[in-house]
Amino acid sequence: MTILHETAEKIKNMEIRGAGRIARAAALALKDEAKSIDTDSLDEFNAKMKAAYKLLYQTRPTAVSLPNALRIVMRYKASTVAEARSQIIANADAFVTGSENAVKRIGEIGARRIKDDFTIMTHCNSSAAAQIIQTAFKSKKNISVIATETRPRMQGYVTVDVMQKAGIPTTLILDSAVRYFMKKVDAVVVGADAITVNGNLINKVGTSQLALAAHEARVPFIVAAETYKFSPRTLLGELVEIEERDPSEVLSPEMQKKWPNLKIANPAFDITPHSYIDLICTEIGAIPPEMAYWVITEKLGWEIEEADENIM
Ligand SMILES: O=P(O)(O)OC[C@H]1O[C@H](OP(=O)(O)O)[C@H](O)[C@@H]1O
Repeated sequence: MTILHETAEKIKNMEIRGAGRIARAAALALKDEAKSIDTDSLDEFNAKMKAAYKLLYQTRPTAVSLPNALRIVMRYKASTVAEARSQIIANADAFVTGSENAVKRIGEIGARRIKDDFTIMTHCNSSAAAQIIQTAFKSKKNISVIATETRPRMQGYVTVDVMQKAGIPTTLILDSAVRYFMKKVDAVVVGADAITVNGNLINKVGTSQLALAAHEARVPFIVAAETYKFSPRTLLGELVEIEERDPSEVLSPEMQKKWPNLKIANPAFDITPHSYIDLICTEIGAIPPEMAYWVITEKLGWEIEEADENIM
């Protein structure tokens, strides 16, 4: 199996997961494909690159980091295969480095909002959100974390593992215990799979319940998101597709047999309205959700026509 197909498979089955990681893996898969296409025909090269783009694009529908990364890597203009190849390689490397640096910068910016003795609630596993927490802890702030399990894939265990290895006091809770614990919380910090043009957040299912409970308890709700998590397609009035995953993640096939008429719904993400978000920490600064339009058009530099083309 080629690296391209292996990466596509791993993204689909969530062996590679987390919006940022998916984006970096996809960029590197395109780079590898560009290196391994053996032809002198630019048309053939372009066609094969387009096929690779499509394969990766179709793996998971919600995290906009994936199409954004693919599009950034595929922004090349060349008259020979060698030129095209080297531009794709340079684009992919620049994307990966930029993306890793963005997470570090988000950590520094977000950590300023975390004060000594804060208890921070987080959901699922976000490397950007974890970076904020770890940066605050490294700067000698006495903090603790409340991490949700995040059924059905239990990404909360990944968060717990990261926090335990860093020596950060952590409590693991049931997803359904979020509101019960909110009164002990000083800030909620979560990641992002996509941010729409009107500043709404798409993140792991359950995130909107944290936001609702935080809003009720007057607890600041902070989102950690690299700018390539903002969705250009939403400029065109498109809605972000919410991934519906296999029912067997919720109930085992054996149990399903017991109730043949039972319906099982398994949306992987939900939508948090911008009015519940205090701040989005990006690598270009801590911004209000209302700045999403600016990020898409000015920072990411998407023309509306380009966003249109991006819809396949
Ligand atoms: O890019 P980073 O901050 O690591 O993660 C961002 C988000 O990606 C994850 O999705 P999944 O677990 O792949 O479905 C979570 O929803 C997480 O908040």
